[in-house]
Amino acid sequence: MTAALELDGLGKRFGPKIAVDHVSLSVPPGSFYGLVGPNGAGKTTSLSMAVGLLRPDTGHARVFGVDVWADPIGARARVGVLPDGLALPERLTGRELLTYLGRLRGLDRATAGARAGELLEILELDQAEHTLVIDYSTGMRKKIGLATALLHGPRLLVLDEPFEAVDPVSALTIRAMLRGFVAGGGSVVLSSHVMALVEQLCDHVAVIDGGRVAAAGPLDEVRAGRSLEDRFVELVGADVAEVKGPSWLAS
Ligand SMILES: Nc1ncnc2c1ncn2[C@@H]1O[C@H](COP(=O)(O)OP(=O)(O)OP(=O)(O)O)[C@@H](O)[C@H]1O
Repeated sequence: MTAALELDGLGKRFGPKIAVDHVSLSVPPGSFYGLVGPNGAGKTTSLSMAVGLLRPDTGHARVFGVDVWADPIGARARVGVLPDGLALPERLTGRELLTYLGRLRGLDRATAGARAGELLEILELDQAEHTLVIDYSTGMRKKIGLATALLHGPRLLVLDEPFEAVDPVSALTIRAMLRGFVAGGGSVVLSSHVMALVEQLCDHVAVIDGGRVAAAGPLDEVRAGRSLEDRFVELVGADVAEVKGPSWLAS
């Protein structure tokens, strides 16, 4: 079966820094795939290359078999992306942004308007639909970014930290929406630092450390009978027992 997302030897160097070192992953269709790793591990760089936002030095990325760099239009039609630090047109209202992007993605005016209204309501942004995006809070920007990823009805979602800065009620809504998407045959790849959330939502997980895949596969295989947090700490070799605060703090 063709993978929803296939990363094949992806590599990226920034000057002397090797950010991603031949990362290969296969995301089965219909799976909910979590990407975890310490700060600076290479998650954002890998996801950016996976969806065609950053050109890799080595390797390939394929969305349902379509090479992201050989056929960017074909690949992008199949994937919805929530990138890290998404740059949005700030001088549009939330509703204008969604209808504009919907039209850019080939939806007719009526469909773009209807989908924009539905997404604004589901994501509890309807009260702010006439507010300029520049005036949105961090969490609201995350939610409108998620809405832009969903607009064209892709079969794969690639979401970089979708729950960061999102309030608990909105997080529940987004979780339910993503679960429904996967239950309906969609595939999700998301990065997160919240192990409990990854354990609850995801059926597959990859641990990235130092630009490499430390472990990847079905959640239970990677956890190996432990909590994901314990396994994560073990895999990345952190010695949390030895961690001390600065000597001058609260002394
Ligand atoms: N544009 C850039 N120029 C130089 N170095 C970069 C650039 N982007 C990323 N890096 C470096 O590449 C490494 C991987 O960064 P990346 O953002 O992919 O990590 P991450 O796993 O997403 O981290 P976090 O969990 O903190 O978001 C880091 O060492 C980072 O400093």
